[in-house]
Amino acid sequence: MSTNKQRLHVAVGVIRDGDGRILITQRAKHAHQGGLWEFPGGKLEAGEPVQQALARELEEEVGIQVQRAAPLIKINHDYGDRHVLLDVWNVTAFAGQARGCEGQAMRWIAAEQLREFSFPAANLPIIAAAQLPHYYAILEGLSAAEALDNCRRILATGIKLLQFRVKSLPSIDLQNVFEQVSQLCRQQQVSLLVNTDLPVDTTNAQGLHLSSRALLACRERPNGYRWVAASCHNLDELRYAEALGLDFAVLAPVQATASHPDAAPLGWQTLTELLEQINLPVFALGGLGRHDLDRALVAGAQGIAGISAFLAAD
Ligand SMILES: Nc1nc2c([nH]c(=O)n2[C@H]2C[C@H](O)[C@@H](COP(=O)(O)OP(=O)(O)OP(=O)(O)O)O2)c(=O)[nH]1
Ligand SMILES: [Mg+2]
Repeated sequence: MSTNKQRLHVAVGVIRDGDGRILITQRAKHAHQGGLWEFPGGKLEAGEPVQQALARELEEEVGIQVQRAAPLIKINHDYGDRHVLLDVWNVTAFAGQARGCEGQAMRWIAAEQLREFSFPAANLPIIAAAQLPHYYAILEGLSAAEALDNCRRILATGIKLLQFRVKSLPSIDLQNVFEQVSQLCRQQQVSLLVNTDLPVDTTNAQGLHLSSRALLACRERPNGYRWVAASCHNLDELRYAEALGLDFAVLAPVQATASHPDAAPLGWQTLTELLEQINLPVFALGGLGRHDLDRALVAGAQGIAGISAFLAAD
């Protein structure tokens, strides 16, 4: 009976080399999900802590010794014949030279190439998480000059993912400011998402960011964008974003924030409980700064989203 099926806990490593390339290996033909590409890893032994299992599996399968790892995402997936909990870690430092210790094919590839390979169905959100950075900046500003100044300050901190949400500009300025922001982003290889509340022509944007209202009004994932994300405040909205096949969500407010003084903060514990129930990369938003990243990763988030948090390096 599928309801009595035991959930297999699997430790999985997204291993990156010094150039940011990611290691993928091919599953043996006759294994479960055989022939597909995967991130190396395997089942926890009875009573084994997940980080210990990660280190053991990566040594056994690709001959490396893990030196630094941080949580990336957890995926609960029911294959019908087997229910897995993929506990995925970013491995950013290791010793040894990776090799296919079990005779399996192995490739080091750029994150953008991940979509060119066939992975098991459970891996879709892992691939999005591996391609996304840990910080998502939200651009606001009360005038055209302030918005452009904020944009330059944010990009100077090294941000690679930006949402255009300059709500208070007269529409005559809005398109012009958007074009300038879009050009700055292109020059610095920053992915730009446009908030759907703004009446701008999104031809030059890599992505759309749906407000929670726009999310619930959607019947399918909007076409033609590299990234589609949504603002969420509760489990129903997160589940809906996942069901539509969006790439990621932002969940707010995690802490008390001056910009939304009336909203009750969720807190880290509730954030963790919500994230355990969905398979989607989620940025934590609200009263947070860059220094909260480690805490957010441990809580199960992709990273931190913010407005003022990224106006200067902290
Ligand atoms: N390692 C890994 N497993 C994945 C990925 N995606 C995915 O659905 N899985 C599934 C396939 C398997 O059902 C399960 C991993 O179990 P496994 O059979 O590889 O475990 P293992 O390495 O301990 O292998 P073994 O000792 O049983 O031969 O998780 C992935 O990216 N990496
Ligand atoms: Mg394995």
